Amino acid sequence: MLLHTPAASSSVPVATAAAVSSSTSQESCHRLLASVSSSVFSASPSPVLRRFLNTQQLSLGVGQQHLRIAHHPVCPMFNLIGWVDVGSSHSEDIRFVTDTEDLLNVKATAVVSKSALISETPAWNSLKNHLGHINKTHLRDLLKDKDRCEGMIKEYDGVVVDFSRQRVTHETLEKLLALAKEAKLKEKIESMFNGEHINKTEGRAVLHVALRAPRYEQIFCDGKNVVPDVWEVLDKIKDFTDRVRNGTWVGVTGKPLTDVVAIGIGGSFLGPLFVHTALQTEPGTAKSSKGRRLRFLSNVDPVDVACALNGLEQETTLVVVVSKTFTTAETMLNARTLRAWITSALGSEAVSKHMIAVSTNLKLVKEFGIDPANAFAFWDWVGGRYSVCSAVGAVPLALQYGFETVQKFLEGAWSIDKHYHNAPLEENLPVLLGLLTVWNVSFHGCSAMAILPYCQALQKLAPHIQQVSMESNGKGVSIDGETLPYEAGEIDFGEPGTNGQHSFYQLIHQGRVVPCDFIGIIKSQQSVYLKGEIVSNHDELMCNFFAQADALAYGKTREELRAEGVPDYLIPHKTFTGNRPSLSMLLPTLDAYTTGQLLSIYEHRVATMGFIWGINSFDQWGVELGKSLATRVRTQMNAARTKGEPVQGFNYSTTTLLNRYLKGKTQLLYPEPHDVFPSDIIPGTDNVVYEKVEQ
Ligand SMILES: O=P(O)(O)OC[C@H]1O[C@](O)(CO)[C@@H](O)[C@@H]1O
Repeated sequence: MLLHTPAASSSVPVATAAAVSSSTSQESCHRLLASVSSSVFSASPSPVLRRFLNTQQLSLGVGQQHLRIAHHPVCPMFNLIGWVDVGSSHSEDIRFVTDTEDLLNVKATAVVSKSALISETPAWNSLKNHLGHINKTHLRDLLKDKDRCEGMIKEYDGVVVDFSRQRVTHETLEKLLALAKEAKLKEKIESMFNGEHINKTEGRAVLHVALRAPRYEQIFCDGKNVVPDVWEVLDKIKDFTDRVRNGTWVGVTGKPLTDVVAIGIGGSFLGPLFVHTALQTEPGTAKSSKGRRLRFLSNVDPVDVACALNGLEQETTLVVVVSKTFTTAETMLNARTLRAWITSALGSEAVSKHMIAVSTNLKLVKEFGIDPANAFAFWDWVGGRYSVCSAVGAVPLALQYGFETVQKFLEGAWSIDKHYHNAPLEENLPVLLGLLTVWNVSFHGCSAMAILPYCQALQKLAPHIQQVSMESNGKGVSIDGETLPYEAGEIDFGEPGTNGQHSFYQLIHQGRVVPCDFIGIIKSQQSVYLKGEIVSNHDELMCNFFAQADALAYGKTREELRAEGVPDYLIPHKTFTGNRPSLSMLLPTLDAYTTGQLLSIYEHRVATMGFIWGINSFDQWGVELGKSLATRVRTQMNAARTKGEPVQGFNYSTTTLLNRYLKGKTQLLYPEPHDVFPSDIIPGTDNVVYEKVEQ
């Protein structure tokens, strides 16, 4: 192995190549990098250089996934290079590029050949070959095998998961577990819990699990235990929300703040809405929220503003602006709108009492006019869609239900976090669910998954999981940037049973194959039994929960229909192939704790799928594209109105529609301003003189 120091004067690669065979052990890689690092940086690097190395290296070229920058004993001197994780890669060429003009330009690049895509591994191929065998089976027969079914009903901390209606045998499960091993699933889970920067494109750790860790736990991110920071914010939330709830914190006119409008979109909205909807009908939490109202304002559509404010008074309303970045266009416009709504009635001094914020960007919170003392922080290692357990959810939920409820919710999530971290893969609920989904999507070609809670209070589960799953795993490239040769991600949708049954279930029974998650609750939040009925109302609901899964699995054969006396002409229409996969999940009840469990199960299932597919589940570049295009339209709209500039730079279709829209606006007659808006704030809705805005 040849190594050069960075003292050479050339700005081209000066250094060296070290060939490492695919069989190289991690240990020898450690040795390799230890010698690399100590040879290259024989003197202690300056703090600036160290910071540079700790941050910038992550964003270097292809194969970077193998260079872990971590506080690792291999290089205690510099704390800069962890180890090359050889995995299934083939060879490495460790090369140092230097520009002596400026030490900051030193780049240590590990040019590592790309790791094999998971689809190129023996475990994947073995599953592919196995598919032919599974395609010859039918769930009708598989469900006859009691041993098989027994091994496919798993329980952890009161949550029962039955996946015997998946198109799998014990052999399939073994092969899926071998795939998990090949994908280094266990190691990836460990990296997540260790605070490594597994969100590589953004150079961030993924540590939403730290949000629900008990006070005594230690979870490190960049060498720092983050749990005390989490609890500092939680303590602040408890203190603030207790004061609002007990009337110590009042509005400017001295009235208690009984109503809350939480402004936010995407992850700053869907998670809190899901939890709020799950808890509002639970007797304990319903009691603790008596006399209080929690509304969400997400859409920038003014109709949503009208709905959120309907029946509220400024004097008794607290507005929580929730935005990780504090730059999201929709949220900030809604925040400005509600600031105007508050100040128009109460004066500008009311903002400090009636508006608070949740964000990672406290600078912008202050610039907006909200006192940073009334802001609740979180951190860049919390992804937006994984943020419901941070102040994003904790603040509005604690205001509505009290802090104890939030704590129960966090405890439930943590229970599953521990299980995900520690349980063997074959017993690990989120891992099993993730593997089964990979099986359905990538091998059976299913493109959608239905989330079907037999519980009205879980009506917002599917919209939340839709974001968690589709924003996380809706990717077409591997973490190395390689186009995936297999399908990843799926369309998630859902609706509580039995409403869904009377809507889209027809397609699931006889049309496309859509794997279903049936979620049932043993004890209803609101039991009703009518004398004379053979079952309670909740039983009636749950009868459907049990029946639907079997209907999908068994179907109905021609022979069965004939035996039932169905006329011949109807038989093709009433024949059901069956053999449609589903899984059933049973929770003891739906309260703050089990809601936390459910959340964590889905979050980790999604992470598992991403880890197997070899994608980065924690960035969302697609969403960013839409945002930048909307900015262009906004600029043009303003210029067209205020300077009479023609709409330009768009295709024929967009230009035509945009012109039609602008023309239509000027021709429309508006009625009197809506009741909800004071006329001096939003006069005549759209019928205003627009100001020039430079962007
Ligand atoms: O919390 P913010 O910064 O306002 O972002 C809201 C949402 O926007 C997104 O970036 C895209 O929808 C989500 O990931 C995020 O949850």
